Amino acid sequence: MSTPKTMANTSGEFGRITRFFKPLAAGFAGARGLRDDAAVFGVPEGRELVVTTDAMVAGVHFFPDDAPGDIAAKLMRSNLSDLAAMGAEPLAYTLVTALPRGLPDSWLEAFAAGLGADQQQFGIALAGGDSVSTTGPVTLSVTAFGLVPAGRALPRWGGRPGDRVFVTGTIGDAALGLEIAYGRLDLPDEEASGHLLRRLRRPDPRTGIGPRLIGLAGGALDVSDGLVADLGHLCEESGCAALLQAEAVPLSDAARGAIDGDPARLALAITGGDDYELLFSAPESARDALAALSAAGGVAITEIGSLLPGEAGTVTVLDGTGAALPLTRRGWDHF
Ligand SMILES: Nc1ncnc2c1ncn2[C@@H]1O[C@H](COP(=O)(O)OP(=O)(O)OP(=O)(O)O)[C@@H](O)[C@H]1O
Ligand SMILES: Cc1ncc(C[n+]2csc(CCOP(=O)(O)O)c2C)c(N)n1
Ligand SMILES: [Mg+2]
Ligand SMILES: [Mg+2]
Ligand SMILES: [Mg+2]
Repeated sequence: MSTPKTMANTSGEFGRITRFFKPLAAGFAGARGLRDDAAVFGVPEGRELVVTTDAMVAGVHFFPDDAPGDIAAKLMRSNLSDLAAMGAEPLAYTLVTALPRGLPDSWLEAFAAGLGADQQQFGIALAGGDSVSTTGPVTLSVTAFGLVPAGRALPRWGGRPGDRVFVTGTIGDAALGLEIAYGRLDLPDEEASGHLLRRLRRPDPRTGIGPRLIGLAGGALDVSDGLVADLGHLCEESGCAALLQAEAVPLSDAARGAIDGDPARLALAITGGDDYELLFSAPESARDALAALSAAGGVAITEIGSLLPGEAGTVTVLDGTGAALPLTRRGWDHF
């Protein structure tokens, strides 16, 4: 009787790994073809590894019926945004999927295709991961690895009183998009609505800007919880306070139209989160270099406030008249 050396890997857990994940790891030698117990890779001389993890849960971070390719993009891009916030260039990532047993292969196929597209776009490869079943909602996690020049990773605690505060891109699109997705906001302009939903589902991590902030930015992080909350995090770590000029916060045309002068909607835009823009402090002397970086990258970099001496973490938000903008919350908090 002959003993089969291997079972054909065409179905089940290992079939899925072979079909959907091995192709995503093919270009990265450290992944060892997803045939070993772990990935192995070195770090070039003079560079350091930056490691970040973020998880997403259906019903909490995305809607269960969102397109799998969009879910993949958000998962990947939220992690790429953290690499950018550290000044790191993407290298590789690991992936954990916890999926309900009944989820069809077609879902995973579209999810993997979304990951593949972003791998190409952002220059990152799959290094490994884990596949488990769950009795709960779809739960996903990526750990992303990036490289920075040794000793130069951008810290949250590099802000100094007197620094200016800058943000990339536009703020509030995703928060307003979420209002649309929940049916709490109905815009007559379909194109504007589409833009806000697209920014919710497929954020634009500033991977081109982040590494170029090394030497310019003091304190840096990315905006995931909300602009006000995340500025608070930068201030807490930097041991200072901040003034945020709400009318200076960069808004897309779609967001400006949706807000339409309503202070509650403006408050939502600056506290809603899911922006995945970079928020950083820099001395006034960095302004020209930042303008050049913005022009070269085709991404807005806008001055929105300043750091001040004061109780660590205190953020005062001013409206156009110089009055304090009333806020009921600063950002997302899971608990
Ligand atoms: N469960 C955990 N175990 C260990 N460290 C954690 C855990 N949760 C958060 N951290 C650490 O706490 C810090 C803040 O985490 P947080 O998740 O708020 O940052 P972020 O990923 O930039 O934000 P967001 O999750 O909103 O994208 C990070 O250094 C993170 O590594
Ligand atoms: C269905 C649905 N409901 C709510 C939200 C909003 N949301 C969820 S988690 C989070 C902060 C960042 O997450 P974390 O801190 O876990 O990285 C935000 C803004 C969403 N995107 N989808
Ligand atoms: Mg996190
Ligand atoms: Mg972050
Ligand atoms: Mg968080």
